[in-house]
Amino acid sequence: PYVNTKDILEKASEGFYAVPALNINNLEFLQAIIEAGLEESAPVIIETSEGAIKYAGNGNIMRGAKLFVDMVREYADTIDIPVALHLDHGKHFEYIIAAIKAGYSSVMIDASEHNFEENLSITKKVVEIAHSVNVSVEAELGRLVGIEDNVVVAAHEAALVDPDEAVEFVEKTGVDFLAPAIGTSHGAFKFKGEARLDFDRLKKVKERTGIPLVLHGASSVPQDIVELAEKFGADFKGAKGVPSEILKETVKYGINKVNTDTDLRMAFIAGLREFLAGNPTEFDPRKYFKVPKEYVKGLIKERMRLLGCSNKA
Ligand SMILES: O=C(COP(=O)(O)O)NO
Ligand SMILES: [Ca+2]
Ligand code: NA
Ligand SMILES: [Zn+2]
Repeated sequence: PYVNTKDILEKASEGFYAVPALNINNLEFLQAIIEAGLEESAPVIIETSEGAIKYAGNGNIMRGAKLFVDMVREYADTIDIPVALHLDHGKHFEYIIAAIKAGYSSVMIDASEHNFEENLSITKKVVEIAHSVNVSVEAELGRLVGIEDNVVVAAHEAALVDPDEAVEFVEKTGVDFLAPAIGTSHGAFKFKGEARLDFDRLKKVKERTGIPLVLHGASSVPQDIVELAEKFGADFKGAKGVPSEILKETVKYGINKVNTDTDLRMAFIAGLREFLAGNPTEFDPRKYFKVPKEYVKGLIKERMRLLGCSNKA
């Protein structure tokens, strides 16, 4: 069934596990995600960025949002695992309102590049609107290092979450789940040296707010996938993600939604490159997307097990 993201995340928070939030731009990634959820009998959170909505609707925001709601709901209403659809990194009201109007389960208002007071007032406004029609809301405190939505947040500007601000922020906004910046960044090149996250801040945010927490920039960028893609012509030099054991630690300290986009893209392109190299005569997309979908599905099933949401549907 199609559910509210909040229902999935409150169960996860109570049960000390996490659920991957999986970004889609097209049908194939959705199919891989649904199959993984069914085979793991795990709850599924699907998310689309504003760019994905623009892409699906060829520039028409309402059309893009409705396309994703229709696709996801059709699948969700015909299977027995809970499925939610979330707007990732909502920054512009026309996308946030379109997502709410189209029927998204939840929306993220990402006002984290503003100062604290601004972020708080914008988030409060979105919560009032969304809650009036039973849509849950995610917000972000602190900034991710690196590329954030094609805005390079230079390292010195990156401000990790301040746990004291988090309590006031959650109380005054009524936000349902919060993304505290603890040292991750988006994309495939997260760390120059060794991967380090600020678990101390994370623990404090969880203790003081007690609400479900979200980890952005959480892809692991598995080396075997990178090597496979490079074997067939990709150039991903320097790619590095969040190591699995560190990801597991974040769940222990209170993360319940784990945003995963880059890993799906890496698995898909590795599978596609491998298949195309070995099948020069193939031109049916249902054939040449099959192996990439299997790679994406396999990675998601592993991640569901790592995060502890398998058999939690
Ligand atoms: O935070 C993410 C995805 O992060 P990755 O690039 O690490 O998959 N989406 O909001
Ligand atoms: Ca942000
Ligand atoms: Na999000
Ligand atoms: Zn993110």
